[in-house]
This record gives sequence, structure tokens and C-alpha cells, in this order.
Amino acid sequence: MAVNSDTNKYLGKMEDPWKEAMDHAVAVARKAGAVIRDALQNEVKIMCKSSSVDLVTKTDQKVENLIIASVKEKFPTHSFIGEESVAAGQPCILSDNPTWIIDPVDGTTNFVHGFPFVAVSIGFAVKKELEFGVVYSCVEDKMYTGRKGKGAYCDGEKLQVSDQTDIRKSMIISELGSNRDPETVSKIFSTMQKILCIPVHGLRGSGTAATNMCLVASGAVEAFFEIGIHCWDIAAGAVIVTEAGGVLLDVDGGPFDLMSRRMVSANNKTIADRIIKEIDIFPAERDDAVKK
Ligand SMILES: O=P(O)(O)O[C@H]1[C@H](O)[C@@H](O)[C@H](O)[C@H](O)[C@@H]1O
Ligand SMILES: [Mg+2]
Repeated sequence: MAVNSDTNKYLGKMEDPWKEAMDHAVAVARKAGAVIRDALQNEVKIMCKSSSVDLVTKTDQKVENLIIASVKEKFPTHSFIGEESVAAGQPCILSDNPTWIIDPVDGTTNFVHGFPFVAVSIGFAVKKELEFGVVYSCVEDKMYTGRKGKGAYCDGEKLQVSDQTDIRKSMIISELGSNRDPETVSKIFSTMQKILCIPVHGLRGSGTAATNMCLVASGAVEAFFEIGIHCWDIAAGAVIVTEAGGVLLDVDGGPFDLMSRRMVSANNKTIADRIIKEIDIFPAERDDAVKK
């Protein structure tokens, strides 16, 4: 049957209603990454948010504005949750409306110190379900993408998580976070000590949750877990990990909740469950907690 080009266009849109949005996310992430790379050449002026170790720079704000302005122009009805907009007092509520969940500079502390792992992270959710994720590791110049039901890729190469099921042959990645409350720090260290002493092959941290999740998706590590991350750190990575065949769970073994600020992402449930056994949970206020 002959299909004219209009029908093709229509069928194309039916096949993937969010293709245009995802292509835009990739393009704007690349542009944002170039701005970050340029900024790395200059002296960075540091500002603080919630504490002296919760850092922000003019580049974080500039890049978030650049991404939001560019998306708003193309998709004027869409909503946004952006790290720096939330820091400036915007609400952090995930509604049913198509929503872009943005971390303009994931790894701000790395960026400030010139530690070469910094990512632009853009997740996209509709009816509270994640549809696609784009993570641009801009110093490495690696573009990671994941589209619900269509797989995960890095620069066009299909990603697949590791098939390891033995925790003793695994590499785990986590972070120390930016909470310096001594009780919290000691729980983070006791969890890491227990995991190291299983023993695992190694314990790593890149300083960016988005990059850590891409490393799970690539099979370089078996699992990444953290309490204290935010939805903008992990929204994009969540799609990339699951589309590469991995799993996402809460740190208590329950279902993953994007707004809960806690997550285990792993190559499979066997590894995730083994990690969960060792996690000393500490409280972290939900991203969507109603502010008084
Ligand atoms: O604030 P940015 O966007 O750099 O992101 C955070 C990281 O992604 C965390 O994993 C990490 O643990 C840190 O808390 C870090 O702040
Ligand atoms: Mg971040």
C-alpha cells in the first residue's frame, strides 16, 4: 500500500509523541555543556546555598536559564522543575503536565574544583511517568540518552547493564553527599564500610549522580545508591538505567519514588537487594514536601 508523506509524518508522531522534545533535549544539553566547558577555563566565583559545602555558581544559573528559555520557546505549555529555580523559591511539585526535570550542572563541586566529571541532566515526565532522559557528560563529551521502551544509548552505542549477580565480583558507586551532620556522615561511612567489607571489588564516586547512573547503565559498575539526592539529579539517569536493563528501588527495598531523595539503581535485583541489606537509612526531606 502506498503511504504518502503526510501519513508518514502522522505515523511517525503516533509512534513517538515525544521525539521532538527528546531531540530538543539532546540539542540543548549539548549547547549547555559547551557553556560549562568554556566556563571551566575561567576562574569560578563560588556561592553557597543551604550550607558552606552546598555550592552554586553563576554558570549553574546561566545554564538553567538557557535550557528553560529554549524549551519554553518550543513547548510553551510544558512545566519545569529545575535545581536553581527551586533554590530560588519555585515549587518542586511533579504534576501530570509534561515536565522537564533539569540539573544544569550535576557535579557543581567537581566543576568548581576542575574535577573532570560534570553533567547536564534533563529528565522528562508526563503524567508523573518518566518518558526520556538525557545526560551529557560534558568534559568527557559523552551523550547518554534513554527513551522509555526504546533503549538507552551513549553516542549511538546501545547500553547494557552488567550481567554480574555475585556482589563479591561487583564494583559499587556512591557519594558522600553534602550533609555534614556528624550522625548522618557516620551512617554514610558505616554503610560504605559494610559494603566494602562484603567484600566488593571496589567502591567509587564520580561526584555526580547522573554520571554514576550512566556508569550503571554502561556496565562499568553494578550499582549506585545514595540518600540525599534530588529528583533533578536522577530523573534522566532513571530512564537510562532501566532502558539499559537495570532496576531502581527505594533504599528500603520498596518501589522507587522519584521525589523521595533516596534510591538504589543496579544491574539486577540480586545486586540491589544485597546492597539494600547494608544501607543505614537516615532521614532526608522529600523534594515535594509542603514548605511551611
Ligand atoms: O548539587 P549537584 O547538582 O552538583 O549534585 C549532587 C550530586 O549529583 C550528588 O550525587 C552528590 O552527592 C552531591 O550532593 C551533589 O551536590
Ligand atoms: Mg545534581
